[in-house]
Amino acid sequence: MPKPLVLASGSEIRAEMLRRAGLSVAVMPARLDEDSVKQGMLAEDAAPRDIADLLAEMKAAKVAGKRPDALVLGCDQVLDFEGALLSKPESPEAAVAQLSEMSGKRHKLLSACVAFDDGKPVWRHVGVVTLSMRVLSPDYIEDYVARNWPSIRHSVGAYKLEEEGSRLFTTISGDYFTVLGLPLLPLLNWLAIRGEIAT
Ligand SMILES: Nc1nc2c(ncn2[C@@H]2O[C@H](COP(=O)(O)OP(=O)(O)OP(=O)(O)O)[C@@H](O)[C@H]2O)c(=O)[nH]1
Repeated sequence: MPKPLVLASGSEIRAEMLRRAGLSVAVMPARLDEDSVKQGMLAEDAAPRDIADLLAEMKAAKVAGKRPDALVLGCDQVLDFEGALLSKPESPEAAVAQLSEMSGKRHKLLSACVAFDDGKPVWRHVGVVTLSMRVLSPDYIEDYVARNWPSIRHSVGAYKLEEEGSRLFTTISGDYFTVLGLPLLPLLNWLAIRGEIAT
């Protein structure tokens, strides 16, 4: 009998990706002080992949305690730009500065997902995508952010690929869903192998 699925994330697009795949999922965001965990791991020179993985596991663990009956998914996405870990810009000005820095260069998005069952981690995956941003004019960056801030403020890269953000890139090497924040295909593969979803 398939177990109920709980997404321990406040990310609307993550829930939407799962629901559009036909999965019934309950949302229970994990309240976590992500910044202090990130700072602590950066102080120990942790790799971006390990930071995303740990945060995803912590979020899943936090909610798994409340839903021992369910499969609980914790997620986290980090942006690796030339070795630096960038976070969600806190203001339109910060978004303009971040996009100006990334213009004409490549960066990576790492989307981690960890699944808990019976109170312990049973599956994990970190999807990695490399995005090549075109050279953007300062005027366009200002205009892009001014028009899209209410939406892009929730994205680690200050863009949404499924919206006007697609215009920022020349190439993307990796999986579309991973850019949006979830390694959806590896997750669906695992759920199918476990018999949690029909195939
Ligand atoms: N819609 C959309 N969201 C994006 C895109 N790129 C990154 N994101 C979002 O950027 C956010 C990255 O921050 P996280 O800390 O992983 O997640 P969160 O939104 O804070 O939610 P929690 O899982 O509750 O921490 C996620 O919500 C991603 O879905 C994109 O191209 N489109």
